[in-house]
Amino acid sequence: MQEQQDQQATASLHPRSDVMAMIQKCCSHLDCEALQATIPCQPHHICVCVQKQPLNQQEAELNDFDVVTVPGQDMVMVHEAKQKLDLTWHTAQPLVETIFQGSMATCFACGQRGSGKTHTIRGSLSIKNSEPSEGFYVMVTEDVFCRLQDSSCQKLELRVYGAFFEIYESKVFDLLNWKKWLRVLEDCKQQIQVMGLWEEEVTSLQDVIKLIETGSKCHTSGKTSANTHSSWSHAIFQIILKKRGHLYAKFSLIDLAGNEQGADISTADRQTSLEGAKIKKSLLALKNCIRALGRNRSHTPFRASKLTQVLRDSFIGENSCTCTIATVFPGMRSCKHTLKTLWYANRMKELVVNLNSLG
Ligand SMILES: Nc1ncnc2c1ncn2[C@@H]1O[C@H](COP(=O)(O)OP(=O)(O)OP(=O)(O)O)[C@@H](O)[C@H]1O
Repeated sequence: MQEQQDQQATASLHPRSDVMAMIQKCCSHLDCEALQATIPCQPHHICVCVQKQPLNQQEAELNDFDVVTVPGQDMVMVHEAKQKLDLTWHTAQPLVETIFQGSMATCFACGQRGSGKTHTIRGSLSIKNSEPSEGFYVMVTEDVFCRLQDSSCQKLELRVYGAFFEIYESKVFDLLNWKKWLRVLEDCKQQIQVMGLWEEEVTSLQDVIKLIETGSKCHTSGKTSANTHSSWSHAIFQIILKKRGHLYAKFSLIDLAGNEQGADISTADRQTSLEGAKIKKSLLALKNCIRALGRNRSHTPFRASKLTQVLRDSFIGENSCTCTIATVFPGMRSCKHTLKTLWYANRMKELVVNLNSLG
């Protein structure tokens, strides 16, 4: 007992006391059996042993500490400290708050094809699965319904709707209505209208999950010449708040098309190159609109692509907020595209730094 207290006191003074405390906690749950020279060894053709020495003086002077535990004769544990990054929770949550103040919130996942955009935004949800791994769809929806319980929100008498559509080859298709092709028009008040977009009222997380499952199936159906349709289109899920039938606020969650599409012109056929060029154009337009929003510019170049056109209301209004999640592969083969994704994300981030420096 005294020894444990001494260890805890030493750990609290140590620069990596957090890691030491985790190791101690882990070891306290282990069923350790003291090693004894008398325990007989099993005879084997090949025998490999591990020898662990105590921390030496030099290691102790460098404030190092013991990360190797031997719980028993046949096991060696090495406790490696890793940084856990939970970007999803911390990045999406503040945006939810803004929609209850009547603002538009938009969250994008961008990156190379297969780098985890859908995994991040959608997670692995299933209504049969009682604990779906949480992507943004689930987290944002949970937060919205939780916030709606507050008395301040109840007074607003808001109703929640879901819409799900994709943009493929500069055309809008309704994912909740059999991929119906929808026209995008600008009315006399310069409001952009996606004509006939299906908006379904939802009252629970399960309702939203059902919508997303329906829309996702529709999104991944259909193929282009070389790639699945979904990789080449932007998927947009919207949680819409309405007050007495009128739009109050919107949260758009966007799974962008892969940003490397059509990059290798030498191997792409004409159709692939054209599709790739359209995606490139829309991603460029998106970056320019977000930068204009961050700089409070009066002019936002939203007409430059269908993507930015349908998201026009996300780029106007003082309190509009956007959040971009860049997804990357760790492998060397993807280095070029990883750098491209990070450069793209950084170009958006730069404007925040500039604004702060203007103070
Ligand atoms: N962080 C992660 N942990 C575990 N698996 C992951 C992770 N990110 C991605 N994956 C897996 O990698 C595969 C590709 O991911 P995903 O479909 O999300 O990529 P994507 O960027 O949306 O691709 P596309 O551009 O083709 O739509 C999936 O099987 C997914 O489950």
